[in-house]
Amino acid sequence: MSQSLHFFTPSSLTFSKQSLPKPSCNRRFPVTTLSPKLISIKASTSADPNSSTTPPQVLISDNGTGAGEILSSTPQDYDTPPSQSFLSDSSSIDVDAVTEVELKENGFRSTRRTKLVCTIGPATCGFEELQALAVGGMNVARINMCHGTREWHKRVIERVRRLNEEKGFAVAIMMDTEGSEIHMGDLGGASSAKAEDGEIWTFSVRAFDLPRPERTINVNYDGFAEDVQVGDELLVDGGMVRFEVIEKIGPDVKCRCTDPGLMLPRANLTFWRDGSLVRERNAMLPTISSKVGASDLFSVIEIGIFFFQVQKLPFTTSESLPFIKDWLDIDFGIAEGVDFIAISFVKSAEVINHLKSYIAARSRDSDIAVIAKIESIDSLRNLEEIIQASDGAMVARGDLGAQIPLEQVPSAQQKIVQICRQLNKPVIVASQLLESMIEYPTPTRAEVADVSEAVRQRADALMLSGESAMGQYPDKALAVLRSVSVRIEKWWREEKRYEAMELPAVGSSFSDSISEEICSSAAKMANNLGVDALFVYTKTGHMASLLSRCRPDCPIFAFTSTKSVRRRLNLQWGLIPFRVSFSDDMESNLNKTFSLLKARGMIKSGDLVIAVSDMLQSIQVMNVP
Ligand SMILES: Nc1ncnc2c1ncn2[C@@H]1O[C@H](COP(=O)(O)OP(=O)(O)O)[C@@H](O)[C@H]1O
Ligand SMILES: C=C(OP(=O)(O)O)C(=O)O
Ligand SMILES: [K+]
Ligand SMILES: [Mg+2]
Repeated sequence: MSQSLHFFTPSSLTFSKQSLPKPSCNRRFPVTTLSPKLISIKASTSADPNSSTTPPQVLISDNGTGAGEILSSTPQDYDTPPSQSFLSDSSSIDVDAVTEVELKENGFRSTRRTKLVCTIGPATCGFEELQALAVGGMNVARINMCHGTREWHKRVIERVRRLNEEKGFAVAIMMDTEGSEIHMGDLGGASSAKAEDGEIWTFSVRAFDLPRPERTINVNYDGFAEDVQVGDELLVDGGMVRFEVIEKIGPDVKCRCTDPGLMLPRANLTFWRDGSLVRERNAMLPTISSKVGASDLFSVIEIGIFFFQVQKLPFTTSESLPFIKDWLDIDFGIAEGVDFIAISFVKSAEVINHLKSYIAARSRDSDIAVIAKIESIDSLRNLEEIIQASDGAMVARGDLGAQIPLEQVPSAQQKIVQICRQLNKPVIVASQLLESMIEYPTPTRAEVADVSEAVRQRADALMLSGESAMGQYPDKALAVLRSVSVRIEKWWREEKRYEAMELPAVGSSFSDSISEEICSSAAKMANNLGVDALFVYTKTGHMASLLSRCRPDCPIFAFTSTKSVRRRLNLQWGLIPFRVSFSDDMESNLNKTFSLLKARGMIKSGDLVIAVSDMLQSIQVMNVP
């Protein structure tokens, strides 16, 4: 079968040099005046592309940016049940409601390219709070299985689903596993424990009866008392609180506090000797943790049988051992149909490969993406193979900063972001981006600089942790990420400050090579011609990710026919994912999307577009008719 690269402008869609619009910001529509609170304006609910273009209702919000902006619009009232337009019929198009208004009001160039992930916790688990985050630009909701029960997380997932169904959002769900490194117990229900300078605390592997004895901390790792030595430094949460080990008495380790502070439940523990992280038996801890309750026994046996029969794995203590608490959480994630599973403390590609085959065997359409969290010193040694095996990576700076000297974290971040882009995997920069906003309504200047640097590195996504999970200002923190992202992206685009990155070939077949060449040429043409948007028609999302990888100046409208692919694309830089049914006939796809988008006011005649597709490998340049 021959594959050819088509460059054609259909006669109906030809353009002359003069008809090319000059790229400029905010040139398409006037910016609407803002209201400080959420209001909805009623209008026609028709999504019929041929109906007269009644303006759809809008949800207007000043969400703390000061500048204010229209944030969301759907063809339905936010307070009414879902209208026909959100049902996936062949004559409709699903688009992120927030993006729709952004496009309408501020034009293509103003859309945010950097994606935003919010950790959901007690501060944001309610439907209203989740909706506020979605309106504020949350692309992915992360649930952290370190905290809360499966029932708690299930309710969050249900609410996000309901939000998507009823309000037209496409928020994806990322489940983050607990992982197996050493950490403290849950403090018997207390929200924190304060250690003062010079106090003697006991860290013990014994389980205590409640109430927890004073100045006692339970440790989750049985080998802890044997591994530490008198004189070692014990760091809680990467150094937020420090202790010196002064005595070992059986399972109890007595420590003197040298740096006082607040210890949070399940805080991570590391110990250091002569200035180096101690890698004793804890280095052998499986990546996937093994804490499990008696009620889970049946599932445990089932998981064991899977790995014994399908993987033919011996039951050893190597990190391939698939036990147990994390696997039960993974089963939960698969059953709930989450979009991403993030694996904590990945040490090698092996565990990622096992998880991927486990998912493939257990979930029917196997479209859960696996994200490797780079947070252990071992993962830095195997970076390329881990990222290659994964569907994406997270720079988990919280724990990473406890495993390598803090001053090495920025260069590690830069390297991880770069490798991910080269290997065409989305990358999330996580932890402490706006840490002070857990307590305060404005970030520090240093935090803004840190966020800017991640945006400048062109990471796919930024993540909030405590700021959105349990902070006092989750919406404001999200607004800061949003406004800093948009501002820095614009600045770098206008000043062309970014260095072009060498992008090696990633595919293995000739057809893959064609797709890569098409995407890099299309992105280059888009920049040179100053087009308004790139359109990509993609079944699996691969072609969209290849375009995203090129980080073009204009936004990328990614059209896909399944909701799950659309949600997954929501993590990737610059992609505006739409769900629409399409055929193999590009001309009819283009005509259909043009009329649907025109009817919704998201494009207009004369807009210049470059379209590519993974059905027919071609590049088409055209003005919207
Ligand atoms: N599901 C939850 N239930 C209760 N508290 C949570 C939950 N998720 C997150 N948190 C709180 O938010 C903080 C920050 O979240 P995160 O960074 O994900 O976890 P960690 O601090 O354990 O790395 C946690 O330390 C915890 O106090
Ligand atoms: C994101 C991280 O992981 P977690 O919050 O699960 O510890 C981190 O360590 O930075
Ligand atoms: K975790
Ligand atoms: Mg971590």
